[in-house]
Amino acid sequence: MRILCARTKVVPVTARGAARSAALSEVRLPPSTSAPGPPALELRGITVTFGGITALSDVDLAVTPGTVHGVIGPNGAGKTTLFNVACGFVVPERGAISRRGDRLERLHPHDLAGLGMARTLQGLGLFDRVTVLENVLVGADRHARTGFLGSLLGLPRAAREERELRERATDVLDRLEIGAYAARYPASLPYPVRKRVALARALAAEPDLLLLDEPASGLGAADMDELGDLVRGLVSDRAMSVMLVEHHMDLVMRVCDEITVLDFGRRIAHGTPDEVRHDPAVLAAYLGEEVD
Ligand SMILES: Nc1ncnc2c1ncn2[C@@H]1O[C@H](COP(=O)(O)OP(=O)(O)OP(=O)(O)O)[C@@H](O)[C@H]1O
Repeated sequence: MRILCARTKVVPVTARGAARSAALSEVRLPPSTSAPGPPALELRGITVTFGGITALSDVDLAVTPGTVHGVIGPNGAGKTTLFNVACGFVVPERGAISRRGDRLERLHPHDLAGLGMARTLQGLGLFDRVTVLENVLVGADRHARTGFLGSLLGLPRAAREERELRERATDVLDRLEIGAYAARYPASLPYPVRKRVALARALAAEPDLLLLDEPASGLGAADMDELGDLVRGLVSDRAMSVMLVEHHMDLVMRVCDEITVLDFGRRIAHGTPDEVRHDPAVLAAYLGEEVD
């Protein structure tokens, strides 16, 4: 877990200082600056049913700012449903969603960008008839303020914004080492590159909370390792928070600071990778499967 550095003033201890200690003990200290603050995303008491099936039952999850929070569980445990609640695709019957301490009464998928959130989905959702760069521009354009009419009329601000968006999209592609594919069409590219394009599109919106659904699916071991480094880099270099739903246990154990484990729609464990790995309830849920 990333600990923010507290700017603590160090006061040397002297005899006089010791004599003052009683009085000082009554002085209220400001709250520690090392506290991570309210969760980047908090899901509390989330319950979802589909017909007669309870997909989630009273599930809690809090993404600590500047950390990667993994969600794992056997097939049918409720991971995708929880992810869809976090994205606003599924409205829970009961429970509360908060972002940085602010309760969101109703979360719609189109609210995500405005809330500083972005997601990638299992299906990549790329537009095949436009280039990689244009796909990424779709993610970047939440910052554009001129609007459709301004672009249509060719207003100078629209041209400037367009240029800035292209620069940002190109920058993200370069950062993910896929700049060489900017002018290509997604369908012509290998799957791991398309996965990066989908990630680039999410990052182009400059979110501080990234929701990733099965980012490693379909990737080989080398690509998965690179993905792990990339996710850790986002958190450590850019102070981003990540919620990661993933089947690949080795990736989850390597990149996550905290893990929530679901089984049959319930949260059966939560903790660090080491805690979760040795949790008897988790071992029982994964009976017959490798946990690490
Ligand atoms: N739209 C739906 N309609 C009916 N039942 C659903 C729907 N979506 C999910 N379910 C059911 O809810 C439960 C949780 O499903 P969910 O897809 O969230 O689990 P999961 O952990 O993501 O599973 P997997 O690892 O297999 O993708 C399952 O019993 C599933 O059959």
